[in-house]
Amino acid sequence: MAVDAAFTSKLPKIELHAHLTGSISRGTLHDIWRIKKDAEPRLALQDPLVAIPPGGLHDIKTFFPLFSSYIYQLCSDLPSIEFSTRRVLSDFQADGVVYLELRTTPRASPAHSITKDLYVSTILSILRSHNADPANTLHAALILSIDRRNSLAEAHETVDLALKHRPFGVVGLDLCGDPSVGGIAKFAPTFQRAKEAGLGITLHFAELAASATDEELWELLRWRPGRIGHVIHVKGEIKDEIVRQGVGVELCLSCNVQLKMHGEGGYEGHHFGWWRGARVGVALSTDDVGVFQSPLSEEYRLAAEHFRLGRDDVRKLCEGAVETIFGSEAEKERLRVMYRGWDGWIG
Ligand SMILES: CNc1ncnc2c1ncn2[C@@H]1O[C@H](COP(=O)(O)O)[C@@H](O)[C@H]1O
Repeated sequence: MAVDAAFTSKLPKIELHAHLTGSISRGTLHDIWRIKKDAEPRLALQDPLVAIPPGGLHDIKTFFPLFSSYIYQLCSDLPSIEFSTRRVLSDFQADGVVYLELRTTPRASPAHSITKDLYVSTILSILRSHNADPANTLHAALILSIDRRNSLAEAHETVDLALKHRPFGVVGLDLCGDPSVGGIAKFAPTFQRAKEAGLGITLHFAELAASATDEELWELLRWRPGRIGHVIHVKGEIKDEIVRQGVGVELCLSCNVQLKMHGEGGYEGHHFGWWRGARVGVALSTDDVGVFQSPLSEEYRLAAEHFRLGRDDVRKLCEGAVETIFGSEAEKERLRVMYRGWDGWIG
């Protein structure tokens, strides 16, 4: 039976690689912009519907600056952070996502009296009230990101925040940011501390050929991540080690294709084709659905179209992803039961 859009939108889905700020839709950003523009007509920021083109972004050089030079200017005060986080949750839920590990880089906004601690607790309180509503089928948890540009002291501060807020919904730590920024080895003690404290570890891995040096990739694997993201420019012996360690992979098809991160191979040439046959959990993910505009249901549909997946292949993918989540055993069991009991496989 076909894995079409009707099927993938009803499919209960697990999203494990979604950056909060990148997941804010153009429509939501536009709503925030409208309020600010009405209050301050001289506001020099472009309308998000213009700044982020309808077909997404196609150049990695303009992609990373979009956050610091544009989106952060719209979403740095408390009402915008709260409003956009609520919208991100409801967008994922409307797309049939049942479990979400959202990630974000703690960000202080002194102009709005927001500390990193307040930023994290604000987002967590929105996630908790979402999860507490029995009408919501989506459960969300938070991963804190360390940006490759951070200093070691900033990275340690992020681990401190993750540990402090763990009882309120932080489940892991991520390494993200522009992969052309080198020098990641300095973060080893930070991730070691997080690992020893029992936080889940996920790392952006081999995103660009230039960053996928043997030195960097072996270093990242020494940190014993539970999952790695993108996993594009990886040669045989490193793939073997990933499989040997049982590291889950978070694969973002549309992001990689739109930014041509794996060259010109398009969807057919995406490394999902290799990883789906490896003995590791694979979580199809959106990365930044606000920018790339391809929701998770569409990522499943695209994978099915380009790699000829049947409904049983999709079932195996989803069930494999369950085992790689950083959430509790109770959460895993909720998802296993959901997949066993879901009757949508048969139409
Ligand atoms: C190719 N895709 C990617 N690779 C690496 N890092 C990425 C990313 N997409 C997003 N980010 C990271 O997430 C931040 C925005 O969300 P938060 O403010 O943290 O919620 C970006 O500034 C970037 O550091």
